[in-house]
Amino acid sequence: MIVRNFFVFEGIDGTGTTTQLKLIKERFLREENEGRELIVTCEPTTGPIGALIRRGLSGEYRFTADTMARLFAADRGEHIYGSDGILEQTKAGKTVISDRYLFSTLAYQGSAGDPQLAEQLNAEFPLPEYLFYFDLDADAAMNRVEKRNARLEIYEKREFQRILRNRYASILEHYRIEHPEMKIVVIDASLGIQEISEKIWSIIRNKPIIET
Ligand SMILES: Nc1ncnc2c1ncn2[C@@H]1O[C@H](COP(=O)(O)OP(=O)(O)O)[C@@H](O)[C@H]1O
Ligand SMILES: Cc1cn([C@H]2C[C@H](O)[C@@H](COP(=O)(O)OP(=O)(O)O)O2)c(=O)[nH]c1=O
Repeated sequence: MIVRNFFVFEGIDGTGTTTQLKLIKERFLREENEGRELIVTCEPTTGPIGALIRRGLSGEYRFTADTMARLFAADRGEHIYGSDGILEQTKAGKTVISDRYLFSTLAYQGSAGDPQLAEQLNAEFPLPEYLFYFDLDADAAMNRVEKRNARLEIYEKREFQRILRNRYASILEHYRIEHPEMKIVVIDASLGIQEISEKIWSIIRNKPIIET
């Protein structure tokens, strides 16, 4: 199932999804988009399961990769189906953009742990209307992460990010073939911040409102 007016940003760490989400939100507020309301959200969420995940990401709790996959799936269940969740918001006619979604579990936990478990845990979640995939060489992305972060999280390692980028490529290929109803937009994340923002905005702006 596709959730209309639901957009997802994905990519390895440091590709600029957080930066772009902020810019799109500002632009939405500035240019009042035909009365549409935008909700910007992220995974891990700011809820209690998300908070637990953050402690796993920092290395404070040493969960196995498969436990992380289960936690991300539980967090996602609340994010989609919970009160004030994504389905509720889109049904109310709002546009929702999430920084990361199930594709992150398929890529990260699918690489660090059991890929079949990651797939099973995420098989029933609905898909976004648009997936924006930020593509960038792992070394360039990690250079940005190292400049940004004082402390690196458990997945922020060069070799792992190289593996991740390859896994994302095969995940995208799978969805292109099996779920052509979800539109995939590949963003060249090596471009300038403003140039990328214009591209994303041009797609989001042209989206007609479709009642779900
Ligand atoms: N297109 C870009 N070109 C150069 N630097 C960028 C670009 N987009 C983001 N950055 C910088 O790279 C770092 C990581 O960006 P961020 O948006 O936090 O990435 P992500 O959320 O994907 O991990 C930040 O310091 C940000 O300012
Ligand atoms: C949603 C999700 C995120 N992650 C990872 C990706 C990131 O390394 C980390 C946090 O994501 P994020 O908040 O996007 O990172 P940043 O601090 O760079 O803005 O969680 C998973 O491993 N699996 C998932 O299902």
